[in-house]
Amino acid sequence: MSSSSTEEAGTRPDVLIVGGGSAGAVLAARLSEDPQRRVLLLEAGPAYPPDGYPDKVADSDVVGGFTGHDWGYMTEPGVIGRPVAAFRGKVLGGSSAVNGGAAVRALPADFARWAERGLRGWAFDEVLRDYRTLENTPGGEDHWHGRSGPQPVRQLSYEDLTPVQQAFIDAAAANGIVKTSDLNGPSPAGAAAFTKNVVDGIRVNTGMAYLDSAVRRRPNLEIRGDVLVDRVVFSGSRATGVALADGTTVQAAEVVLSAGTYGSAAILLRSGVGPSGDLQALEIPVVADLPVGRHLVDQLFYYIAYAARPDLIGAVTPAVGSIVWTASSHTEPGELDLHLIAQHTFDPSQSPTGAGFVIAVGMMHPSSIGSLTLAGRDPDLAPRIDLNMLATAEDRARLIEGIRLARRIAATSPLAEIIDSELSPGATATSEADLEAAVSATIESYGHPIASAPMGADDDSRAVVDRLGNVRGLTGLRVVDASILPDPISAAPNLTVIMAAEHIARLAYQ
Ligand SMILES: Cc1cc2nc3c(=O)[nH]c(=O)nc-3n(C[C@H](O)[C@H](O)[C@H](O)COP(=O)(O)OP(=O)(O)OC[C@H]3O[C@@H](n4cnc5c(N)ncnc54)[C@H](O)[C@@H]3O)c2cc1C
Repeated sequence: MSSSSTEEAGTRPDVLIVGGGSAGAVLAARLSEDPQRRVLLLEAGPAYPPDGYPDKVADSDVVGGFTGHDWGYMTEPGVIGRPVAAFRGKVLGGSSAVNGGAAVRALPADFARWAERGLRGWAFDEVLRDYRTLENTPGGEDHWHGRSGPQPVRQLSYEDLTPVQQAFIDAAAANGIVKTSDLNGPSPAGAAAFTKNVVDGIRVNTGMAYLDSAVRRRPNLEIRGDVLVDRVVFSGSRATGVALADGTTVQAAEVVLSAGTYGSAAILLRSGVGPSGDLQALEIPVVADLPVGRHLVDQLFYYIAYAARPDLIGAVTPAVGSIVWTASSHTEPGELDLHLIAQHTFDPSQSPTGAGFVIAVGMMHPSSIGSLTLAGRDPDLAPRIDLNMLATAEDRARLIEGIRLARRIAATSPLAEIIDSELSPGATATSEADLEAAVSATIESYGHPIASAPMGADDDSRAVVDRLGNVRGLTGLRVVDASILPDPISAAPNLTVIMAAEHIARLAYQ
């Protein structure tokens, strides 16, 4: 979409980034700060100008496939026996342009778990500066927050919330859950108004925040939209560029895959980087035998739907505004594995009262591990995504604990007064077996898949990349996006993906 200066001038980019999402947009902006480095960003979706995103993409209350910029992936039926939507943004800004806009960091305990795997350099104290670098926010303590980063992060106040969201916080407090005021501060656990990357109703995606007009004018940065990358091209074990779906090749000194958890893994596999048996079955020459796609994991999302009293429900925006962030009885010390979110993402025509809302129960630390494999070599074919949701008894138990807590809050004043009745799973679903069946029937992906190409130490057999995203055993090829996060975190991942791109840009390129 923008000019193609590097190829017209016959100059090979120093770094070719595939995918302009949460991570890719950050890298393109940071790596092109050095005017000597030529950076080319290829994005499969449209590359709208920073102030030219369609309303459905800019509006923070329109999410996932409703934005009209989604890859359209569905999962394999798996344990639950039915496919679910696996939303991914297909636009400059990637999934940060279609997501819920919650902007919350991972916790120190999450990074400690990564360190237990032998991963160095990613302790909370080592990445806090990167979280601060990305952020501009007016609130909170200076030690914890960044004031001048590209990404706006705003803490909603109680007054910003809908009556349902306010009542949800108050009912949680009546159940002994502490009220907290800064989800990215030192005491994030409890009931709070959300922290979001939303300003005046606009979801500020990374294509807006990092690739603003000034950055896009840099002569050493070229951004091309509507370009589908097929695979990486190698000379021996060195990456030398990428082949596009239209059959042309683009050379580069270094290739960085930032095509997301599904996209980067699929490109690696088509390139011959993956489990050798799988590749041979598709007659793809093996470049590196690595466990790409073998440790895919996504967080779980279950909706409890309520019919509401039409005279009491009041305003329904922001759609996502308050959260209880807490720990189940199964979690590790310091981790917060349950999200309970009062949301107005409910079609009121489904309610007998004409009004309703949901409490979404998110389970953040699943032990069920899925997989991503190729259905074939064609880059237009969707990968096979098996999230393997609810495969373990522990995952089902944690989720059901979250549902029971949400119900206790819903039964407590002042939220109880707004509720007419529970529609789904319904008041009669009380036993473990009832709830297991209900969860299995309507569980959804939280939209947070990670770990299809995890980081790890040299002796970690799960690891596809090292701590700076270099693909093991190869040169000139990095992966930097959600696929390298090695283990689930207690928060939604967008800020942590942006932080990871900042972290690797600082340590590998400055
Ligand atoms: C519906 C939904 C709601 C979510 N809500 C939240 C939330 O509220 N808070 C939060 O923190 N996180 C949320 N997330 C998760 C978060 O947005 C993602 O974890 C994060 O954006 C992932 O960043 P990424 O850089 O790995 O991938 P992406 O941002 O998805 O970027 C990948 C980019 O690569 C492009 N691409 C892929 N394949 C190719 C190819 N072959 N050739 C060229 N380009 C390609 C894609 O089009 C895309 O632009 C949500 C996600 C979804 C889908």
